[in-house]
Amino acid sequence: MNVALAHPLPVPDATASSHGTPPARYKIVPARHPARMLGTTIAALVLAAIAMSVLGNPRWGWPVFASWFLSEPVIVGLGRTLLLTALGTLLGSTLGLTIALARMSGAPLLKAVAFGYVWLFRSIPLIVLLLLLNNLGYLYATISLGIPLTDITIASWSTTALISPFAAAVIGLTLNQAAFSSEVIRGGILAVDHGQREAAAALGLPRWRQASGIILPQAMRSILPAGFNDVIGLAKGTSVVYILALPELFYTVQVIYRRNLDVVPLLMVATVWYFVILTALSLVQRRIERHFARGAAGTAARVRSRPHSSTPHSSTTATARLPLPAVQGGAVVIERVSKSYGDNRVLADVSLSAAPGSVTVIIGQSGSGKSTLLRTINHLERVDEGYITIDGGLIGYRVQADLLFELPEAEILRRRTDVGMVFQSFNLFPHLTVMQNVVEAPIHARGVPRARAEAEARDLLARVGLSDKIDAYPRHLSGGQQQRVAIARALALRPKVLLFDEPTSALDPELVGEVLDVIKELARSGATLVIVTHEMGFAREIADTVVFMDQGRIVETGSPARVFENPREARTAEFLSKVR
Ligand SMILES: Nc1ncnc2c1ncn2[C@@H]1O[C@H](COP(=O)(O)OP(=O)(O)OP(=O)(O)O)[C@@H](O)[C@H]1O
Repeated sequence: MNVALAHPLPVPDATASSHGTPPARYKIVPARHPARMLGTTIAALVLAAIAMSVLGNPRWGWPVFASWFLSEPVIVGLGRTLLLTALGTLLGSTLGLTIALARMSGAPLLKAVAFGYVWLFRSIPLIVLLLLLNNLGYLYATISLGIPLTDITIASWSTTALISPFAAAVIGLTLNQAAFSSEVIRGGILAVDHGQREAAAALGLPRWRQASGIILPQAMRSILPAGFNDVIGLAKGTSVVYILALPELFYTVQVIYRRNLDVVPLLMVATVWYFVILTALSLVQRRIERHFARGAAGTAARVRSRPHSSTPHSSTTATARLPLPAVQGGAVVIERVSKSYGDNRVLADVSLSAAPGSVTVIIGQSGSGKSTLLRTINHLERVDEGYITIDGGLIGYRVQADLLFELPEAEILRRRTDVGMVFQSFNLFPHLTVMQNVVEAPIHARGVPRARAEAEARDLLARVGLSDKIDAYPRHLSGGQQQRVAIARALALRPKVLLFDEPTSALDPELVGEVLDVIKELARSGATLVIVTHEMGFAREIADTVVFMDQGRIVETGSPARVFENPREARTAEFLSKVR
């Protein structure tokens, strides 16, 4: 197709170039924006007018302002404002976090109490709360510590002596701040993708580490903007405590201007100090936000080349170059397992076993229960009936007589480290580098020293062809590379069994091969693999046993040659005819 240029470029002067002059070069002149220029001029004029009026009008009283700005009473008042802001922020956020966690807990009474707290303290105006606390001595002459419903008292204090105006201010600001910050924190936690929780749980990370290392750092990105709004509100809101006659910044300037009647200059003293506080808080916010933005969209890639000594250079599409380390696979036995979601019976009396080092591939149409079955193996899903063992040991239960007692969460997490899991959507931790993703579970779930965990991780990453991506964040990798990191992360725990939940479904077709190659390599390494996949060619090539599921039941199992060539069941034949 020929496209005519509206303004054809002049042909460089042939005579000029024949005389050795360089071909025509064009200087780029940026487009003019008359409206922008007009707006800028108006804004500059308005700012100049404001500055002239503020500096030129003697009634602003700038000399008086200057004489009080750094005076001792103002600085003492400022110190009190800062102290109240710091204590209100610290205690309020700590209490807010506790309330947010209580509100998201599984305990109905805890949830109700947390909900009631937020409802109550968001409803009460801060000024009323402060006055109530200041008058607590009228309601309760003493505050006692003892055993409820008995006469036993351990200690007792006079309320007025215990709750000074300063204490009332700190308690009031904390209670108020906690009610608002708990909702901000809860919102941030809920914003973290569910897959992150699943991946952390599948790696067997202890609960405290799941919260502090995986969930909260990601939640902080949503918490910080709204949280800092609350802190800024608190810094300004401390001026409310003037009703307790507590000489913070605002009360102090009030006391001074009532004496000397220089109202405006002294109000300006307080205003400028609030400007300073808020500017400092905004700068702190920017720094903290930048810290928690690691690995997020818009952050620069931090990929340093760090070749591994025993690894050939790997390209972005490289597959495993070295054999994966030999693994001692475990035996999986699934015995009469059933599971329902409400009325939906997702697994119905499923029994299956996988020998150590074998590769079992589960196929079936969407919704047939494949993923649910896979997730019951590492107890990510609880079963309603039946049980599952790995090398004869139960993961989620302990047996006593004919009863299975569900184990405490910490014990389940510990046992889960025997089973690695690779998810369809990778579920890498986005705020951690590739190296940090891989060493997270060995260090925090298995207690491996960091240096050893890092050496092993480097080796594993080399074997999946990713030596040069050790310092990259997941966002800066292709889907295939992310999935190979996820495989290395699962392998780092040296699990007896590896579960793959549609490991290539989220990948572009050209990236599928590099992931399948690593899984094939794994199949030769002695690990026991259980794979849910829609890749029939891959299933046929890699599987020792193919399992076909339909409506929560295993319809048939057998070698790939038998199931794919001579399916015994009509349902299997029908499914295969559709996917071939
Ligand atoms: N958390 C859940 N709550 C309620 N129902 C669920 C839940 N998880 C799965 N299900 C239901 O269980 C059934 C089986 O789902 P499952 O994900 O195991 O199927 P699948 O065979 O793996 O499907 P696909 O190939 O599409 O992933 C579906 O009907 C699904 O809607």
